[in-house]
Amino acid sequence: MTEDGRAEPPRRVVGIALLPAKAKKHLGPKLIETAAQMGIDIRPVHVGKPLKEQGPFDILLHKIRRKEWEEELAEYSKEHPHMRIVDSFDRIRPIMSRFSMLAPFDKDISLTGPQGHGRVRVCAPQQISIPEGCTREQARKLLGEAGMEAPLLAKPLWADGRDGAHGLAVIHEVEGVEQLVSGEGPSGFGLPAMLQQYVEHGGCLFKVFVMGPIVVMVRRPSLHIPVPPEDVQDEAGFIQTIARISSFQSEMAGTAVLQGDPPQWVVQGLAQELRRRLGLNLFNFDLLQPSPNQPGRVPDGADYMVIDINYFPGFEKLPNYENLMVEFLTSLLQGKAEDPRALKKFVSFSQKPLSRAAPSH
Ligand SMILES: Nc1ncnc2c1ncn2[C@@H]1O[C@H](COP(=O)(O)OP(=O)(O)OP(=O)(O)O)[C@@H](O)[C@H]1O
Ligand SMILES: O=P(O)(O)O[C@H]1[C@H](OP(=O)(O)O)[C@@H](OP(=O)(O)O)[C@@H](O)[C@@H](O)[C@@H]1OP(=O)(O)O
Ligand SMILES: [Mg+2]
Repeated sequence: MTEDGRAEPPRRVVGIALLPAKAKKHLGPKLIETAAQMGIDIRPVHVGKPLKEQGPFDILLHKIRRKEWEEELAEYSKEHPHMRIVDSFDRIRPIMSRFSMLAPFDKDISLTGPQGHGRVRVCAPQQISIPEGCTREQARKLLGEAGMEAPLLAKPLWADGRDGAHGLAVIHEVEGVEQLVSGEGPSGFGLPAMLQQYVEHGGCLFKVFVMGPIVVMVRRPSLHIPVPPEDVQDEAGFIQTIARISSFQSEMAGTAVLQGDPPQWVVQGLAQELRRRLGLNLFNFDLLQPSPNQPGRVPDGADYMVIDINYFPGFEKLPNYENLMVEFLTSLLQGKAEDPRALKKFVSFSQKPLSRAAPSH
């Protein structure tokens, strides 16, 4: 009973299944307390312990890619049809591979500004897949067919949190692709990989975090060629492996050209459209504005480009993230997060510089 004699609203239970290292960062006491004040019990889910001993849950959030876990969850969900799983495995799976991650851009996204003023086109960079066992000749052929030119970026095919999933290599000349396939590149970077067209953008990118109807944009330092020596991890021939620059929070790379933030209607419209095309609630994407005059690298008429999408990223790095997460959970519980076009909140900021020791990968 409340003090004035009304019945307390029922408490709701939200299970969150994350790998231990991520759970430690994400499920801190402040999140648990903030949620509890709103009548939500956040329960960390331990994979390996039967779900029936941990539930029941109203909502289950998860970022664990293991076949046995997926099967157990599917089984449990049949017995508990009221439980809402956010997000569905079928929608998350394409994001875990860089081959399919940018598929929402198979058709460019066109956005129109308020009152019909302004129009922008958002595209993804051109990329090709280099499978394991690819020969030098095959690699050259693929590259020629795609019409891509150096510099190129090599990224691991799998973006599913496994060791090495955040590796990045700059290939300065096309000969570097032959080195990569024949294992003559820097150690620790191999196949299968994606080769993506490098797009000059002034060394600054915008990370846009989406939590259902809540959108938060953060400015981050980004890769800029020539890469400053302190960001090069290793090099061999025409290939350099690079430290995870965007994790240096807002310490702007020395070479970064300060540019204006994209207008709110662009970021907001893009977040909503991606939410719709991806069918996901919890993700972020990296947005950049290509510098002028790079015809071979940027699709005609592209005003902005999305280079990467991550599922359930490091939301805990956002200031006030506990309140944002609880607001998101509340909107889910109230059934108000359903319409992908609905926007509840838009926040944009530059984070205070953190030390270069920050990256955890
Ligand atoms: N096509 C591109 N053109 C220019 N720079 C790029 C491109 N793709 C990636 N980068 C740079 O490389 C960085 C890492 O690439 P990407 O975001 O794909 O990897 P990631 O492992 O998901 O990293 P993070 O988790 O930091 O987003 C980006 O933050 C950006 O600075
Ligand atoms: O939190 P985790 O350790 O899982 O790492 C996540 C990482 O956070 P970190 O920067 O704190 O490492 C995220 O970075 P931001 O985009 O939010 O900056 C993003 O890259 C996720 O994709 C990573 O998850 P993974 O893909 O590796 O599972
Ligand atoms: Mg990224």
